[in-house]
Amino acid sequence: MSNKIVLGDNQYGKAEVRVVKVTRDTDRHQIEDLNVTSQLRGDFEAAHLQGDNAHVVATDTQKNTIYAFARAGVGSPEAFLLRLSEHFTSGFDWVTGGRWEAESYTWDRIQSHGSEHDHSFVRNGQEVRTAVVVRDGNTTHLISGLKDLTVLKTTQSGFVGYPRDKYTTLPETTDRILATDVSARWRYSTGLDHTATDFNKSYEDIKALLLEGFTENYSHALQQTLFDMGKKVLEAHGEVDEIKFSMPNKHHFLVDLSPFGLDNPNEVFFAADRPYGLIEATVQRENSGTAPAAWNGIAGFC
Ligand SMILES: O=c1[nH]c(=O)c2[nH]c(=O)[nH]c2[nH]1
Repeated sequence: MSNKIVLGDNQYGKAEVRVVKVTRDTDRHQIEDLNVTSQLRGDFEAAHLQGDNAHVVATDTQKNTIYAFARAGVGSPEAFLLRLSEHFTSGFDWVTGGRWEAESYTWDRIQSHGSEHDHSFVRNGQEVRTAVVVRDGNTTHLISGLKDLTVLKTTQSGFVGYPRDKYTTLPETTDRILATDVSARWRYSTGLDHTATDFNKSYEDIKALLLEGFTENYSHALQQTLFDMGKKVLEAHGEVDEIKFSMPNKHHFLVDLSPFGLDNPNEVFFAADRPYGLIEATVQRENSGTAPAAWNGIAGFC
């Protein structure tokens, strides 16, 4: 064993740059609202070992670059992150890669007097859209996603046939509420040319497929529904190699109303917030690579 202490993996940058871009070339304004993180990887040894900052593109500069790039429009979180990754890796020799991440928040136009307002918006609380670009030399990985997409179905879900031991008390049911907050991340095939990709359309399409996948079949378990959802996305989108899910099983327990002389035919539930089942899985194409480097740093998925 050597006693020499050396620098291992490292990256740095500005985290959570909140940027709101208003496009106001007509009276009908548009709004793009993002939370962007930029992290550079490359040769930063001198900074860590000798205090020599000659290679350290300041995190403040990274933040300013995000704002400056937003001036020309965001377009989509994915396209914006790809532009940032290209800028930093082509602009500084020693920056060989990095990780750029965004959350984006949707604003809907306020309906006012029966029509959509030109410049007043209401935050759409449905879900948060996510994107990650990981670049290593000439390899660029792109992962899109969403989180906090809360869905529930009031029937067509059950849970039976599981093993019973001395600790098992859960009654079997063929009719229960199924509810979850969908977190999903899908990885585009590495090496695709994305110059013509309409990421906003792709996002809306994949979100719709996820929602359809949740509704379509009788659910024997959240695990099966998860797989149904992922399969639909991969079948319809050949450019997506794999999709990962993390979904809490938000239990709804039937309340015993018999002390009050009432029946309860699956109508009144106690919505428990914890503990919750936590169901996680990857749905992927058989024999396709899984690109672990792309997923590094994305917490909460398996
Ligand atoms: O859909 C479910 N999957 C499980 O793994 C599980 N376990 C449990 O207690 N209830 C459920 N429901």
